[in-house]
Amino acid sequence: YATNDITTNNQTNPPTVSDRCSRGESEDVSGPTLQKLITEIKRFQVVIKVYKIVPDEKTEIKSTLKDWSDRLNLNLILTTGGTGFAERDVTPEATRMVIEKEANAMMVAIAVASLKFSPNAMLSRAVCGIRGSTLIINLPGSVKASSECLRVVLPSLPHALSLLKGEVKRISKDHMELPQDVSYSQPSAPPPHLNPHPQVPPPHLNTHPQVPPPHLNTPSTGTPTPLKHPTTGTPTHLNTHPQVPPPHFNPHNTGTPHDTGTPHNTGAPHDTGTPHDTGTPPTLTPHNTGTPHNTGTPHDTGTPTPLKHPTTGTPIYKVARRHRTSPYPLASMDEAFSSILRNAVPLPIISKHYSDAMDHVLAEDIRAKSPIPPFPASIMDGYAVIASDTPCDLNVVGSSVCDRDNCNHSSGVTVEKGQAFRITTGAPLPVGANAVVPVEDTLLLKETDNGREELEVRILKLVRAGESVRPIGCDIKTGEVVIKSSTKIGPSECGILASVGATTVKVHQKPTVAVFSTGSELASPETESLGPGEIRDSNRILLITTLQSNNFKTLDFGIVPDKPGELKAALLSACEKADVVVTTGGVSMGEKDFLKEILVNIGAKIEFGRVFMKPGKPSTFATLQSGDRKKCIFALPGNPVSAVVTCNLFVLPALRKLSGFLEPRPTILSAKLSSEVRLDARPEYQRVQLRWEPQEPIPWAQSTGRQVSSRLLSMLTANALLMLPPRSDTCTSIKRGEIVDAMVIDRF
Ligand SMILES: Nc1nc2c(c(=O)[nH]1)N[C@H]1C(S)=C(S)[C@@H](COP(=O)(O)OP(=O)(O)OC[C@H]3O[C@@H](n4cnc5c(N)ncnc54)[C@H](O)[C@@H]3O)O[C@H]1N2
Ligand code: MOO
Ligand SMILES: [Mg+2]
Repeated sequence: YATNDITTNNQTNPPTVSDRCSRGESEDVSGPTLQKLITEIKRFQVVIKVYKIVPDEKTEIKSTLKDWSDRLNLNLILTTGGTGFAERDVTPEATRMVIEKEANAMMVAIAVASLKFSPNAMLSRAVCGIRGSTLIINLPGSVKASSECLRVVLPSLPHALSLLKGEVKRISKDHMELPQDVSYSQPSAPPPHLNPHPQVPPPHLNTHPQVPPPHLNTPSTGTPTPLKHPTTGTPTHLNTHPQVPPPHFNPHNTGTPHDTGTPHNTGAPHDTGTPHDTGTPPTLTPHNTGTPHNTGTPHDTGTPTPLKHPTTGTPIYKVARRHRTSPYPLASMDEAFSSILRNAVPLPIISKHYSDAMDHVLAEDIRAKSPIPPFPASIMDGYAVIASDTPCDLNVVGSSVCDRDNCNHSSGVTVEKGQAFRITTGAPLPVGANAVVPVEDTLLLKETDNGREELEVRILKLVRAGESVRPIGCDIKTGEVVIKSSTKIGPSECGILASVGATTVKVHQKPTVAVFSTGSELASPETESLGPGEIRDSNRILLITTLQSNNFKTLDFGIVPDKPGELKAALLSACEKADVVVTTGGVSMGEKDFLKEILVNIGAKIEFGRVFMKPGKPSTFATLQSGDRKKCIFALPGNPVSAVVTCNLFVLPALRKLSGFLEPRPTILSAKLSSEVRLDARPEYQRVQLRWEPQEPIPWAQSTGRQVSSRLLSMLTANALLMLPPRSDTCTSIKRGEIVDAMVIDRF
């Protein structure tokens, strides 16, 4: 008997409650069947958020129901199993302990309908009730009975759940919501990245097309802003620190290979000692029903114990018993992004020479130790005079030029009434003078015979005291904070550091990123003719160059085949050598998709294993505690576009956060659609080129063509990702000329 919970988003999650299933002695079939059934309802969108097998223990069932209602704020929890007369059947009791209101009529409806199928329906003690805004429905344990019972209540669910979600949630439902972000403190507001009114242009802020436009964080006043995060006011798909301005592109990209001393390895195995088998295994393997397939067994991999599916505990080589529903909840973009930023903690502070500190984030305030200018300096080439003399004829008695070896400023000569000093721009004002007259406002009256010196000049203009003079400290005062801590060091900052003599500065260390491609089908890009089933590895160079062009150091870990032992060794080695590990491939539902299991096996914590987005649904983010450091591991999907899009969406912000950026989010701006786009069921990131027409403040977003995640050509010329909301009953496309959010991924 399985007690199996499902919830819906309409979020649905099924904890299957069963002793035998929870011990792995029998397989839960009812849970997955119910999930399939409920997600097939046409009238409303269901997202399975959580699924769990729970033993027949009252306390455990109770705490799961409480947690899922209170913390995850699910809309519906279905349980299957534990509703009968057997001694261990306690699901109804546990349910009664958590519900605040009974849903008697639902129980009656289920009982009446089930009795038509079997008199044994009398033996069900199932309970339906409400806790907070969560509906909990007990279903029997058998696949057949639980499916029949669920079918009875299905027609009432859309209305029931919308009532429980309340009026505002009803509005968001109309626009097909994301899985509810559990972190919202005001869950009733519209989900963060959806524009519930795509036909109404959101406010745009860019009035200077030639300048990268400002972030939507600073909405124009008085305009409705439907894209904002309900609690933080942050617009769009990504929601973090809205109070700080967004980062701009790093100017430090030299386009050259990274400076770690590790040569860029575009095809050959990396130098970590992990052998790479880039030879192609056959893609079509005849079934071997006697022994396990050789990709997952301990025999060929050196792995001491066979890797197991995280929730069922089934060894991964038992392909037939793999998950048929992903055990990983579908995180919303907001949840995924928050999780990344929560886990990416700025790296330790180090000292760097200022000439080496470009693109680092300062970890101290920089103060000026002395003033700039350090002396009263002329602003013009002309004559240092006493202002009260002018206009007049003056004797030229000396000169002050910008030359430390020939500086009359401290020569002891003083300018007196009737006298002037020749002076150049920036040179120290001689003692006695208090203004400068530009040479253009003078006439020469007398010179030496050889013409080398001026003896007398006529000052044609009246000047005031202080005119054309920079007093001491007028640019920078002694003790002034010239660069604040947390500033990213760019060329101007380097210049200021140099001018105040701050040649050693405290900065956050920058993360090093290890990158490898996984896949036994992958061949080096150098391969002239591909073997059967082989393809060239495009993802590795794609990711490495994306990271490098954002000024992050990379370590190339090569191609690793879909062999658990090799994948594990590569992951461990990469985690040891780098702060962040980025892999591609092997994260979906295929029989060679081992990455998630291996991450669990090496002790990493999977923070999320799927995201409600397109492309990039199987994107996985894990953390591994390594000494006092937490390593971030991004196991990105294998489809090349999915890999690079998720690198921009997830990896780069994480790297910026690790580097100490106060604002690690990407830059988002408004753009006008050049042609109509059809919306997908998932929030989608379509590749576009933004271009500004003369006199038009908002750029046009031109699609790069067919948007499938295998077609890397869709990334060509793309400088932004359109952030499209998911399809809803009322909105299936966005028309040409309408305004949508676009995330900048390249310079214009
Ligand atoms: N039953 C399901 N199948 C798939 C699902 C799903 O939810 N259920 N998700 C699909 C989505 S969405 C994506 S994205 C892909 C992700 O797959 P994996 O991350 O497991 O990646 P692979 O299976 O290893 O490869 C997918 C695809 O990409 C090619 N690839 C992989 N690495 C590279 C590389 N370095 N260079 C070039 N091309 C690469 C690989 O050959 C495959 O064609 O899963 C869907 N399936
Ligand atoms: O999400 Mo996958 O990345 O659609 O191709
Ligand atoms: Mg796969």
